[in-house]
Formats: sequence, C-alpha cells, structure tokens
Amino acid sequence: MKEELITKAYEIAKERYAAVGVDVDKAMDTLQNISLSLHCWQADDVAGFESNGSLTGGIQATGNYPGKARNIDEVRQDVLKAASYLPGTHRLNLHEIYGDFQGKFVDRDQVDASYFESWIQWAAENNMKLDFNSTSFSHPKSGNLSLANPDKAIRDFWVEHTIRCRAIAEEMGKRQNDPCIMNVWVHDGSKDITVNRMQYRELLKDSLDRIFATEYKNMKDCIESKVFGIGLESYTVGSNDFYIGYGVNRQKMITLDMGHFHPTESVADKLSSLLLYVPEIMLHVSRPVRWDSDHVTIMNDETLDLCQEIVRCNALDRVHIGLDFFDASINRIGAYVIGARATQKSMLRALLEPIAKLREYEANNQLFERLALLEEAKVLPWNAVWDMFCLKNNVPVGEEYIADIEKYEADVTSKRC
Ligand SMILES: C[C@H](O)[C@H](O)[C@@H](O)C(=O)CO
Ligand SMILES: [Mn+2]
Repeated sequence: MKEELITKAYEIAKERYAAVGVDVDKAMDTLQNISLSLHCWQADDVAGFESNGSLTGGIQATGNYPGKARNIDEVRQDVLKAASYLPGTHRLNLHEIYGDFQGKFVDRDQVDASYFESWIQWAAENNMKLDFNSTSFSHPKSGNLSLANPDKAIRDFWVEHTIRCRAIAEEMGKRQNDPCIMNVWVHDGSKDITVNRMQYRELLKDSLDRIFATEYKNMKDCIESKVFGIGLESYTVGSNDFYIGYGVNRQKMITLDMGHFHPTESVADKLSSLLLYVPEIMLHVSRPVRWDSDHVTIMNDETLDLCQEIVRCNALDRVHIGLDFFDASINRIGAYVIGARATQKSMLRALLEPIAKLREYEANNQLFERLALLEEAKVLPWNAVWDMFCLKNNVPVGEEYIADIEKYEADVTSKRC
C-alpha cells in the first residue's frame, strides 16, 4: 500500500516536473552516482584511537550524549549502521588518528600504510572507498603552530607526518582503484596579535612544498583554510587567501568548509570562481551556528545554494562532497543520517531545478519570469521524487529511520559506558 502511494505521488511529480522541462528519472540517475564522503569523526567526537588526550587545535565537540564509539570496531559498526539509512554508495573519510594501532602508541612521524591495512580491507568488503586526512591536532607537539612552526624540529616532525599520510592515501587509492582524496588542514595560528604574519606564512608555504614534492597517481591533495580556531582568534596562518594563492599556483584542490568563512559570506558563490582556476574542489558540508560550531547539516538555504551551484556550474565531476560536523549532544548515528540525507535531498532539489527555462528567461531579460519560476520551483513536489529514490534504494522512506535508530540506541549504543 505504502509503495503504491509513493509510486502514485511520484508519477504525479514526474508529470509536474515535465511541464517545466525537467526529467525526474535523469535527476535520480545522477543522484545515484553522487557519493558523499562520510567523516569518521562524527562517530566518536574526533577522539580517534591514539590516546586519551583531549581534543586540541581550536576545534571542539560539545555535548555529552551517551553511546559514542570507543574503538575501531564500534566506529565501523556505527558507520555501517548510518550508511544503511542512506540511498546510494558512499565513501569514508578517515583521519590519521583512526589508524588500527592495536593498542600500540605509533607516533605521527612513524605512521605508515600498514596501520590502515585493516581499513582498506574493511572498506573493500563493505563497498566503500576511502578518503584521508593528516592530523595535526591533539598531540603534545601540536601547540599553536605545526607546519608553520619556527622551531625546525617541530616543523620537520609535522612535515614528516604529512608526507607519510600522503603515502598512506596513495596506497588506499591504489588498492581501491580510485583516487583517495587527502585533506590537509592545520590549526596554526595565534591567540593574540602577531607581528610575524609573513614569517609563518612563508614557513607554511615551504612546508607544503616539501610535503607535495612527490607526485602520486592514486591520491589527490586538498588544502583547507579557516577563519580562526578557538584560542587562536587573532591570526590563522592558513587563511582563505593563503590557500587560494597556493592552490591556484600549485594546482591543488581547495577544500571549502561551510563553517570556515565569515557568517555572511556565501560559500556557494565561491565555486564558480575557484573552478576557473583550480582543477577540483572538496566540500566540507557543515552548519555553522554563530561560529564554526559544526552543527549537523540540514536542508537550509546554505546547503541548497551550495548544491544548486554545483549543478548550475555543471561541475558534478569536479566537486567532491564531504561532510564535516560533529555534534556530541544527540544520537551520533542519527546525526550522520540527518546530515547526509539533508545533503542528498538538497542535491536532488538542485538536480530538479528547471534550469533550462530559467536560463531562457535570463537570456531574454525576462526577470520577473525568472524570479517567479525560482519561487514556484521551491514548491514543486521534489519530496515525492525523494521518497521514490529511497524506495528504489531500499532504505527507509521519510521519518521511518527514527524508530530504527532508537532501537539501535536501546540495543547497542546505550550499553556502552
Ligand atoms: C576534524 C577535521 O579535520 C576538521 O573538522 C577540519 O576539517 C576542520 O574543519 C577544522 O575546523
Ligand atoms: Mn573541515
């Protein structure tokens, strides 16, 4: 019966969209091939498996909701559980501190691909491809400066770490027969006024050049800027200008994190400019609330605008969509599912936009008509297409997953102490 209703609503939606020149089946086929890169760190509040030290580097996971994953098996179990509620096939984005260290302390300048062998196998078994991140935070040598540290020994330590991470990403990419995207984000900055802005940026540039000296075939680099970290409010070495300059000059992928810009800046607006100058873009889809708070992504204007711009720029093959939020105040599997499905819904809405008609109006200077259709497009029955997409993919339709996640909490995560 439910299936019948979903099908009926879908058929009506199909006709309605056809009237404005949109092919819903084509939109669903396109969405089927868009993989999100799920961030492993939502499962355990960015703790990782290295030590029990606290989270540093100007980032914070706030909240104390019970049941977070405590070890590699639990992270894997929770990620698979979350992925089971998502239509399509998705990737997993690992941070270096999530290596399979088997209880041994492996310092960051000693890590190698052997500590990720079980991840590579697990990912293949579960039809997930891997992405990767070096980790410069939550370590005794993190301090306020890592790759931009004037102390050569500390700087060399982090250069070595990041070089090793690239080799790990290369191995992941080779084994999965698809490039592993490796993100470099460092927290480097200053709490108070610095009189050495230039010096730190020169050092960061030099460190990056050393790190990227080796050319690889199976991994791709991306570099992520930020406005400021907590405790590092006055200056960020890796600012947006710094990384755009570096990325354009060295043809590296730029990572745009939605929480890493001034609150009134539009991240969506940046895509069309950057795509003219860098080969590809990585997104960290997030929801900043007043600051880079990493709230769970929802289908708000920012997420919709971003997805619309990817589609309007015809850049689905050049923009990679990663998630980056870590809310420790609600059920963590639920957080994954809400954020990932919100991103997919936004992408579907973008794919269903009557873009040909809108562009025709714009070309003819029919500006009332353009604005009217933009408004009316907001209430076209995209949700009927989404329900059909979920049904086809054999994942819960609508709010059905809520009870299921509650059950997983009762049976599994609530038993973790
Ligand atoms: C844990 C990640 O590296 C981190 O979220 C980074 O991508 C970031 O956005 C820091 O604010
Ligand atoms: Mn990020």
